[in-house]
Amino acid sequence: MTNIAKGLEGVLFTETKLTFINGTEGILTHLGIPIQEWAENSTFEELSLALLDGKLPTASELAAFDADLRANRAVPAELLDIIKAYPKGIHPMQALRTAVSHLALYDKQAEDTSDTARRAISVRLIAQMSTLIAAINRTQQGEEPVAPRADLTHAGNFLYMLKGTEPTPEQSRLFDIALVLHVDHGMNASTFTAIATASTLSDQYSTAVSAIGALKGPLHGGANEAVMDMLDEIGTPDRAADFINAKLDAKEKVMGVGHRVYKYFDPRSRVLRDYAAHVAEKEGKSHYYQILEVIEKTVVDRLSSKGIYPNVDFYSGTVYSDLGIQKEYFTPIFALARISGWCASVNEYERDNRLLRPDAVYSGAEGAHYIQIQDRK
Ligand SMILES: CC(=O)SCCNC(=O)CCNC(=O)[C@H](O)C(C)(C)COP(=O)(O)OP(=O)(O)OC[C@H]1O[C@@H](n2cnc3c(N)ncnc32)[C@H](O)[C@@H]1OP(=O)(O)O
Ligand SMILES: O=C([O-])CC(=O)C(=O)O
Repeated sequence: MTNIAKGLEGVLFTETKLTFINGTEGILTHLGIPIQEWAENSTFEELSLALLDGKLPTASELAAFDADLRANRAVPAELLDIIKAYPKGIHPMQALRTAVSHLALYDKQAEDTSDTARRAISVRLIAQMSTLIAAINRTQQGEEPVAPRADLTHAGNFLYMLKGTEPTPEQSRLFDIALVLHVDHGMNASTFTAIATASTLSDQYSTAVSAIGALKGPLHGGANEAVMDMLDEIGTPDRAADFINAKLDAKEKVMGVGHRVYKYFDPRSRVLRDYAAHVAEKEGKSHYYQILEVIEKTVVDRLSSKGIYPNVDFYSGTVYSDLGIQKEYFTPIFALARISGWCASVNEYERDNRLLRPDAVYSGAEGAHYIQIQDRK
């Protein structure tokens, strides 16, 4: 009997120098450096460049990359008008997928798949994704988009464009750490999708659009919003244990827990939990955090024997929510960070490209013949 790797579990299809995950011990490194060290010391800009170049940047390389991002933040005014005309009430991930596709139409290099063009487009995609998301957020609420500012960090500028007011340094740094934690994660579904698209020698915008579509689903990036829906449904911490136990008894999945690779705590969820706890304590907004604490305990008690623990999507939403961001924007924010990982992984794969084309075991009919429609039962 042929073995089928359902969900491609454990299938090795390429080599990478970017990200390493040890799922049994809950270890994640980028360029060999633990995620906790990136979160503590680095920035979204630095980790993005480090992954694009495959090495820690020097101060001047980072300054040049940062300047390049800042200079590329604005998107064409015509595109903002198109975004304004999107129907109201749509999911922002739909809008983002469409807006990134629109963005390609204004990029003269969009069809150029050379290494140099891919790199230049990566910078523009990383810089402009945040402008698009903020513009979608504002226009969906009937407000004017806020133009980007070149004197703010990537994280600070996004919060500024979202709210129209400058965030505090602490808010910017907290958001920056959340971005760092989401930049890359090996061959997750959206990165794999981006690579599959790129492997046909399609263009960089098509890889980003495909990846956004893959990230959107609730089994992947969409889980952060689904966690918040669950918290809203639970309402108060005293209802959490019964709610989760009933869900598990009914064999339903709890959002924000479980992972294909981690069979222990996702290290990113530990960093986010500590920040969520800090913010909850400091600002007295402990409501969501308290519910999550009960869910985590209930899930770990019941499912740790199966290797099910909180993943990155479990606590991220409380952090965003404490920053005043609506839950529909949690997954777009994931894309805002992951665009760097998509670009870096695609560019790495493209240096030694081979068309991705797996196979399936055929289990359908054999020796059949066409039956005229009027003769079918
Ligand atoms: C950024 C990210 O993408 S992180 C992941 C975000 N996704 C979520 O949080 C959604 C909830 N989690 C899940 O659906 C899963 O854990 C996945 C899809 C992430 C990974 O799961 P897979 O490796 O495909 O495992 P699969 O879905 O086959 O589940 C294996 C077993 O664990 C159980 N299980 C897995 N996740 C969960 C969960 N969240 N809640 C309850 N049980 C779960 C399954 O019911 C199954 O049990 P069984 O063997 O008794 O039938
Ligand atoms: O690796 C995965 O399958 C999902 C994940 O945690 C991520 O993409 O960050």
